[in-house]
Amino acid sequence: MKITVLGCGALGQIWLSALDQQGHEVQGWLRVPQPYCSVNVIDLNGQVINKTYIANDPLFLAESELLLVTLKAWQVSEAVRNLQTLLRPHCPILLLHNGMGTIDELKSLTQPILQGITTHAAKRDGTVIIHVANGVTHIGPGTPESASLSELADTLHHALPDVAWHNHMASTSWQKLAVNCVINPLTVIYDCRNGDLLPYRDEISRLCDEIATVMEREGQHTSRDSLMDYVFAIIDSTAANTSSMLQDIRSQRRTEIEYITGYLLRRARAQGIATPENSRLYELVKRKEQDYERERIGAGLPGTWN
Ligand SMILES: NC(=O)C1=CN([C@@H]2O[C@H](COP(=O)(O)OP(=O)(O)OC[C@H]3O[C@@H](n4cnc5c(N)ncnc54)[C@H](OP(=O)(O)O)[C@@H]3O)[C@@H](O)[C@H]2O)C=CC1
Ligand SMILES: CC(C)(CO)C(=O)C(=O)O
Repeated sequence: MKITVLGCGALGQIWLSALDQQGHEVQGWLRVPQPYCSVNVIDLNGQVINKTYIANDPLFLAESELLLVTLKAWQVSEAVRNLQTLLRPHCPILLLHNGMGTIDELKSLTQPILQGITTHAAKRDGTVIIHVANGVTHIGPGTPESASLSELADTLHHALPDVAWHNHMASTSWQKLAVNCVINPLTVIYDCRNGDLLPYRDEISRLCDEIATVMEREGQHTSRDSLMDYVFAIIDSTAANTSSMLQDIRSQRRTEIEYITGYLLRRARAQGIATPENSRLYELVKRKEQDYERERIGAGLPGTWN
């Protein structure tokens, strides 16, 4: 298959090299256009992969049979919209990111959109991307036109297993959102690894109570207790992780809070549900972001996202 990977960061590089090794024709798409992109990955076996792929070639893009989007949630809609007219009208677009809400922003697109979430873990270390942990990538239709594209899961599974197809992604997406609403902001507030959240059981219970209420109203069958079991299982299995939100805060980058807790709060507001605990965490994370943004501008540096 001919595949363009939009966003050549941690996940993007893992996918570029995996798809290439499986015999697919790939290109990367960079924010600042360049003719080539470098992939430097240390895979799960400790093998070093150094490769160069073509990048930002509009002809390749026009012939692509898949646009795989591995951007942060807040980067997605503008970047995809910019490429929309260069893509074939039926080229599937697979959005692979944490958080929810990007599909709503891309409703006007003619191309079929798929959504995906992953439990693979990859991190940047200087100029190298380390594939830290194997995982499962769950994909499914984001728009009705993509409901028939389940064979994509097989293609992707052969490149970077496991990939699972879901006819209905809502349940998987909401479960993941719930986990991110709890673990990500709490690790920022307490400046700790995921595993260090164990003592905050009461706070986690209050968060899960609100999240379960919103999820129930959104048609998801769940409860505070089942969400808590799931959150604590993830805290346990990712105990040594620094959450992606804490990594962003420590590097003074924009976080994905608007698409994680922000999405939950928007749905809660639409349903008339009060979410004081989640709102408090949202405000605390936003304040941290704004503080360092103000510092940057005060120091005469350009803002990172305004
Ligand atoms: N890494 C991981 O282990 C996991 C990540 N995720 C999720 O996957 C998503 C991607 O994460 P990750 O790969 O870590 O993120 P990265 O920040 O490593 O990758 C994003 C890349 O996209 C580039 N980019 C930004 N804007 C554009 C644009 N307009 N056009 C082209 N490229 C652009 C960035 O470049 P630049 O820096 O130059 O702007 C960066 O290289 C996130 O939602 C994350 O939460 C989920 C599970 C695991
Ligand atoms: C599941 C979790 C919390 C793992 O660290 C994650 O998805 C993240 O850090 O964004």
